[in-house]
Amino acid sequence: MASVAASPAFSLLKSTGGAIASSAATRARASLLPITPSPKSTSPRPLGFSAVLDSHRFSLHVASKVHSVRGRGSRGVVSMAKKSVGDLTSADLKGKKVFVRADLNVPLDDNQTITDDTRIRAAIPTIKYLIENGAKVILSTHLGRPKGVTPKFSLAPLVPRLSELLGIEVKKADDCIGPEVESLVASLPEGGVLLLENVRFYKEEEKNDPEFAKKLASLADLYVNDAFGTAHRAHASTEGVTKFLKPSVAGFLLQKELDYLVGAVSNPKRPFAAIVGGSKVSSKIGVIESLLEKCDILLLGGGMIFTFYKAQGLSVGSSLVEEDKLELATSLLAKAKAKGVSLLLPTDVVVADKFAPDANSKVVPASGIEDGWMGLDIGPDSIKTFNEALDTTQTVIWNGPMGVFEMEKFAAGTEAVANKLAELSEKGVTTIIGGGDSVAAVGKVGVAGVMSHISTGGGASLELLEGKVLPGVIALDEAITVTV
Ligand SMILES: Nc1ncnc2c1ncn2[C@@H]1O[C@H](COP(=O)(O)OP(=O)(O)O)[C@@H](O)[C@H]1O
Ligand SMILES: O=C(OP(=O)(O)O)[C@H](O)COP(=O)(O)O
Repeated sequence: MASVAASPAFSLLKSTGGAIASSAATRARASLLPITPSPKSTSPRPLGFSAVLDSHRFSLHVASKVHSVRGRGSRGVVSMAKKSVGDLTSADLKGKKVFVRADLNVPLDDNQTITDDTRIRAAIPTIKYLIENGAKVILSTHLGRPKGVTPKFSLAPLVPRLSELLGIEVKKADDCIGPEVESLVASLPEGGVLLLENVRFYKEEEKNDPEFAKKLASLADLYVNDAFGTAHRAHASTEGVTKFLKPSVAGFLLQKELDYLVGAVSNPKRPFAAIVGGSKVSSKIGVIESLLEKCDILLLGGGMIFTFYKAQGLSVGSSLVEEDKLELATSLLAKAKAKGVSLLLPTDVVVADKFAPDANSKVVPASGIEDGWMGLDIGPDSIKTFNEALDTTQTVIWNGPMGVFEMEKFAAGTEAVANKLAELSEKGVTTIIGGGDSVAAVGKVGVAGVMSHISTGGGASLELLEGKVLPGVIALDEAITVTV
């Protein structure tokens, strides 16, 4: 294992810039997302000022350019917390029309059957809380990337599953604004749910058109954003509506995502390891740079490692390499060393003679990749060393597969990481799966249920891990601002 530095780091938190790496494709997601919304106090409270002070329910965390350094003591910063739906009591909610923006962008097959309902299940706690407190829920989401009204992107296939999970009959509107929607809202009973049609059927949604946002907002009395997967988009239903609806608060899912992806990562139980994989270093620069500020151990896998190998003078055959990122790779290695982060690159790899499931393959040391061969997975020695490093940790975050896990021959490294994290999670280690293909891998291995947190947002989680501000979060009402 090429250990750039052996001693753990204890770095200050600070914001990082970095490239955007938003994987836009809707991916298959793990089928067993653990949903554990924080239990809510039912005692009446003034809105807002509760969250930071009474617990860590929603204590820290907006992905702002500055994060809290609570407990780290070296730098005074501002900690912003957002109001949570849990701060709203039945006195606030009973009979009120609540516009809930969820991310129900689930994959559908050719028969319009939902193939993974993770995002629907993830939205349930917030909706249930609202209906149990007598609110009238106006539920909004996008599905896919339609250009105008497109029947195959209608939300009709979502209604039966939503109804089943909520235990009530969910009504659906054929539009998301206009007189017909208004009359359906008017007839909505307390505890009822009306699903608006795909909000992206209007181009004004993605343009964050203020008039369109105003029309959406006019349907309701207050706003809950629970659409973590879309929180990195400044759209009318995620950002624009907050200008017209007060209060505008975070739902339980959004809160949980922030608690883990910002809270647990910014203030981790140590040692804290980050595992970063995926195809290209260019898509993960921001994440690597940001995590280097926070973690003690950084494990790298996936296609990106070959750029690091080449930067160190190794032959990489026909492996994926980004020639224009060689200097960057060198500087990331130097940065890890300077910060005392133990950066581990795989010492052996599985190479193939073509990019195909039936390719010939063999295991070679990192220094032994011949011309005509490409590295498609990490090798068994690397798995062993990664496992030993992970055994020392208390917090682990994982983003990106270790190899081409979609092909069975090159899935062992990714599956080994998934299994190791499951084992650690069961021993009490905090395990966070940061969205995207790693979520699909965890689902494939069947260990999603034991992880501490599995993000429902690919692009959103990456942006958050890079330290970027999510427009859908920043627009929400603040609970309190603390200068430490
Ligand atoms: N050695 C490799 N060579 C080529 N592609 C790889 C390699 N290792 C992993 N990949 C591919 O990387 C893709 C995931 O990359 P990326 O989108 O960056 O990760 P994520 O979706 O987790 O953010 C997967 O489709 C996987 O097949
Ligand atoms: O699936 C989504 O993002 P993801 O694929 O990055 O997880 C979200 O629903 C956002 O969709 P978008 O990338 O079309 O804005």
